[in-house]
Amino acid sequence: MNRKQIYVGMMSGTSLDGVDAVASYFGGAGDLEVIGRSSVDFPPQLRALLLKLASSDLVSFSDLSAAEELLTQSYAQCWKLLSQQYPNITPLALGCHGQTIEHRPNQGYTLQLLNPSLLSELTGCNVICDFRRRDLAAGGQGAPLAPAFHQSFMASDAEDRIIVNLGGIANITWLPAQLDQPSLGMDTGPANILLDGWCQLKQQQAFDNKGHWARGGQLITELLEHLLKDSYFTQGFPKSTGREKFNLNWLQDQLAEFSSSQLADEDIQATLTELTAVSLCQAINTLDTQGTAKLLVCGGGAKNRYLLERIATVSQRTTLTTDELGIPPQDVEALAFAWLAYRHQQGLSGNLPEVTGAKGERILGGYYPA
Ligand SMILES: Nc1ncnc2c1ncn2[C@@H]1O[C@H](COP(=O)(O)OP(=O)(O)OP(=O)(O)O)[C@@H](O)[C@H]1O
Ligand SMILES: CC(=O)N[C@H]1[C@@H]2OC[C@@H](O2)[C@@H](O)[C@@H]1O[C@H](C)C(=O)O
Repeated sequence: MNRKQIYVGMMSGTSLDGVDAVASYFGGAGDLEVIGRSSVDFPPQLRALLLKLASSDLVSFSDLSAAEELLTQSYAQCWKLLSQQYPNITPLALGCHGQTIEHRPNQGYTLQLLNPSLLSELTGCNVICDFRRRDLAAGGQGAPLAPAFHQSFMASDAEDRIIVNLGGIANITWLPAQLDQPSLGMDTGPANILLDGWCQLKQQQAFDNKGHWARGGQLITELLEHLLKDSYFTQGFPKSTGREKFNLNWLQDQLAEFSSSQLADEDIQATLTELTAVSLCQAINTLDTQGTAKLLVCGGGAKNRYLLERIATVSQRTTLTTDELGIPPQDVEALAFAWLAYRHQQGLSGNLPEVTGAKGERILGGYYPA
């Protein structure tokens, strides 16, 4: 194996749970070999700061810089764990997503927190980060970016596929078997953000393990219909969203508008699970009009068995996880950022203009040498 082609992707997403790292070797087109992975949970202080930053328009410089420093330390710790497990790895760069604290592409900005200079200093590695803003500068949404990676490594000329990422937010990539046709994609709405938020509020649990709690509830059809009236769900693509839109305040407002009477907590969880499945499947139907694609699920939501069952039932499509392709669901996003770092170093574009709406292909990210 050519050691020079190893990149480490590092991702911390909208769930605010922690950072994942994956080391991978990249050869030519479609050539990828995962070497290893590590994860670090965010310390409670960092999670609390990130939640505070995400829920307020008034941000103090001291909170912002404290969050950035703690976050950068978590990234460094995650790399340290990986390098202890695999001492022979010398990556060409760490491809780091950073932490999105505000994403408002239609107002011209997206903000990912990370101090790449400090990370270079702490790790002794080259760092590539700030992947989204070049796409945004070129008129795009700056998200989702993973579809370009999905297209390069997960498409097949034997079948139409849709990659479904169930993170805090859900996003999809349509990969037609006719490989000369463009791949398409978008954020479809909430995946785990509302499920986690409601579960934390009512059960004091960070997430609904395997969807057990939702499974025990009853779908409130009228509430589902009410939630689906949000204009995001019928908006055409390109589109992307985040925690600034779909959060507990959004849910509380919807519940207040819907009914003044008491609804059972587990019925609300069941309805939120259905909201994720139905909004996802509505978006899938706009891309896969024949209804023939195979769904391959990745992201932490792949562990929510009940959600996966609902997606399979509502979509009426074969629903598997990316394990089917030999790529563990929890590796996909970090791998995408390892690949984006590889693309940057090779002087190659990282975005799909058909997905983000950018004027053209662009080399994404900025380079911070060790
Ligand atoms: N055993 C489980 N049962 C149910 N859900 C789970 C389980 N394990 C993880 N999850 C869900 O997966 C989430 C984490 O997923 P992931 O790491 O893909 O999110 P992310 O990368 O932060 O999000 P995004 O893709 O939006 O940036 C958790 O917040 C939780 O909701
Ligand atoms: C702005 C931002 O951080 N967006 C994330 C988020 O998490 C899922 C979805 O919303 C997607 O748009 C994106 O992440 C993945 C990695 C992407 O860009 O493809």
